[in-house]
Amino acid sequence: MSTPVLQTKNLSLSYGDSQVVNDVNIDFKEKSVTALIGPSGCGKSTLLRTLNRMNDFIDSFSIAGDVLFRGTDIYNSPIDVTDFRRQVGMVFQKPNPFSSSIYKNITWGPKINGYQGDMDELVETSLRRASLWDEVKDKLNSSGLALSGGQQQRLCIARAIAMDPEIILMDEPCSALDPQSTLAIERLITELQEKYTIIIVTHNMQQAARISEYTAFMYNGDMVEYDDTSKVFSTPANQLTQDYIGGRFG
Ligand SMILES: Nc1ncnc2c1ncn2[C@@H]1O[C@H](COP(=O)(O)OP(=O)(O)OP(=O)(O)O)[C@@H](O)[C@H]1O
Repeated sequence: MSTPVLQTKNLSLSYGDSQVVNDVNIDFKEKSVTALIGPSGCGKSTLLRTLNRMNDFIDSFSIAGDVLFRGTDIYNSPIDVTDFRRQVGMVFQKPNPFSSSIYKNITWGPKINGYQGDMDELVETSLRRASLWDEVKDKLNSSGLALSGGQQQRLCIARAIAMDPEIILMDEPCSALDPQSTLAIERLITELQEKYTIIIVTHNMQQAARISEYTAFMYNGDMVEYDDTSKVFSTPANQLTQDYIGGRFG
């Protein structure tokens, strides 16, 4: 396994008195795709959102243990949270472009961050990396909301890429998309891992098997199994994993 870019150490997460993630230790490997799978409510999204401090916005949320980004504890050391979030981008379940032009969707974040480079170039590179350039290059001033669902999701990925992140977190990015758009996003994710570390929550086990190098199976807040995807899907070490993958519960 290659170098971990992000690690959790004895990480437990709670909302009020209710602990929903229990003592999770996981190393996310650089430039790879890791899938988080498990039944509804097992804590996948809570874990994912903790990795870029998104849960800071929830009053009842609390954390025990550590999250290390390149060895720096992102909760217990004085980091610049805005800059950290720039390095750990996020793509959500429902495509959520801003209600402005395709061009401005890409440039808004970099502008706020004081980006000094050529904006036209940044827009083109980001849209190319998100496999969207050819479809939108002649209508960059049209609204991002006028695109199809699959294109909107690729625009959101381009928006994340424009911030030059190291890690991209994806929370069920295909669940609102048709099969063809899903395929396009899956292909894109496979391409993106050459440059980015991707952590994706998915309910779709075939998708996890198709696109990820590593898979983490969670159940009731526990990290039951974490290994190479091929191993998890062919010879899982834990009976629970086997039952879940075999469709015996879900
Ligand atoms: N903002 C919140 N406040 C209180 N409890 C929450 C909050 N968000 C999630 N929970 C609870 O935490 C537990 C884990 O939820 P989480 O969304 O992380 O699970 P999940 O595995 O991502 O589920 P799903 O696959 O259905 O999205 C659940 O019991 C859920 O009800």
